[in-house]
Amino acid sequence: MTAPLRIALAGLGTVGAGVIRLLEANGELIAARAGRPLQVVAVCARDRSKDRGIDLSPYAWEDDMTALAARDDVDAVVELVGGSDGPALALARNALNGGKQLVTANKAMIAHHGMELAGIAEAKGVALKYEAAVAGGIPVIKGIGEGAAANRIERIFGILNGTCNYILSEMEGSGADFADVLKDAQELGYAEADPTFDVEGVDAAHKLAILAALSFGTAVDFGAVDISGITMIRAADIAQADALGHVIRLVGIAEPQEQEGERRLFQRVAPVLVAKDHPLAAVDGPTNAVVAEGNFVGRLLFQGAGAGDGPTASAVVADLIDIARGTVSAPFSLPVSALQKVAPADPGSRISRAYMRFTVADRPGVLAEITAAMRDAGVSIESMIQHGHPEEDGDVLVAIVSHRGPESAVTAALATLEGSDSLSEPPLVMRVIG
Ligand SMILES: NC(=O)C1=CN([C@@H]2O[C@H](COP(=O)(O)OP(=O)(O)OC[C@H]3O[C@@H](n4cnc5c(N)ncnc54)[C@H](O)[C@@H]3O)[C@@H](O)[C@H]2O)C=CC1
Ligand SMILES: N[C@@H](CC=O)C(=O)O
Ligand code: NA
Repeated sequence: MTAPLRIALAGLGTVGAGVIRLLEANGELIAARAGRPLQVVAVCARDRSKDRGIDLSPYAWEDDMTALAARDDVDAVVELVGGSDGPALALARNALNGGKQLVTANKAMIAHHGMELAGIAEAKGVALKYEAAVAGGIPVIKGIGEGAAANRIERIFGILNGTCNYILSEMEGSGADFADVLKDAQELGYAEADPTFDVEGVDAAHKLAILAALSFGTAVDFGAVDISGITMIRAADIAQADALGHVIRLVGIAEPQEQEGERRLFQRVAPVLVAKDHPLAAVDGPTNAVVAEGNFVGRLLFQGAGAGDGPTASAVVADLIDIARGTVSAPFSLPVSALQKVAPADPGSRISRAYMRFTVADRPGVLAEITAAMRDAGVSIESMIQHGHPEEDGDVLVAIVSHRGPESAVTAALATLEGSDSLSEPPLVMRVIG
């Protein structure tokens, strides 16, 4: 057997500790498959004395990540620290500039700086691998970047955040409270260090922007993702969706569109109503699912654990195995200079049904005001239900589902109602799919 792949590991939290446990448990099998052992040489984290339930004595300890990246007994650096900038980015730049291979689970960093880091990797002739960053343990980067590499990918969509999916499916199953379920997701190791990234849709948007670049050969454009999270969703919306034969899921979607004679890119993360017979409706708990539509392969569905120590470690180590085997391709499938910069698509002409929930004062004329706004904007109402608001006396919830129509019409209707003193809070709008 040839020389080991020597690894420096930064970050020993949920994922970092998972990687050590996985390498210890499956080391022989991995060495056989990789053609050589994967050997952790040195580690770095904030607190040396913390009990992580793993034996760190075989590994050198570095207090400083710059020193970790500079070690000359290391071939590959694994970044499991997190954060788009700061120490994680410095480590990544140092490692790649120093000619080390880099594996990361950090979607925030890849979404913000992936192009720069891919450029350095390309210039230095080393790998930048990030399978764990998108949909945790699901081999979706490999699936799209390698398995479907012969196809033109026409659309990708799916459930990309385990924390949100766990919260929504728990709220739906047990009627549990949002804050309580979020706390459980944090304790289970699914949530980001700052869980607002999860619940506000930012984490899913990081992943979507990466998937879009890989799928469509476009430059990563996180800033162009239209993002809404799940913080406005109430038990009443979940009950309403159920009555309509749907569940609520946070879904990311990206697809190129021809607009005004040029190729543009639509990217959105938002909660949507998913029909109960749609494959995404059955995706529960921290599970993720990604659908990719290729022009020859057809529809591919990747599904599995999107968060948690074991699944995420599985993806990190798979990347290390690729590096050990020497089978490494361009981080975004194409050379960085070939990734196209495209403008964001205007979503106005997209056709869908829409669920709209209004919290309104319980007084005469309010419903007439809302339906007039719909009529004037050309939004055709399919159903309308009014029921008492369980939390705030005096207000009622009005849920409207529109017939299929352009988004621009719904946007115009809601713009008319903006600032109306009949509305106690801004309306919640969700597209209906399936
Ligand atoms: N937890 C999960 O299910 C998944 C996490 N990820 C990503 O993996 C990365 C790590 O996530 P977790 O393990 O959950 O985070 P964590 O918060 O559990 O662990 C972070 C580790 O980095 C260390 N660290 C932080 N700042 C440091 C600094 N300045 N110097 C030295 N060490 C420092 C901490 O001491 C800790 O050991 C993040 O980028 C996250 O987005 C990706 C997929 C799934
Ligand atoms: N916080 C993320 C972790 C994996 O990427 C999630 O909940 O999906
Ligand atoms: Na993955």
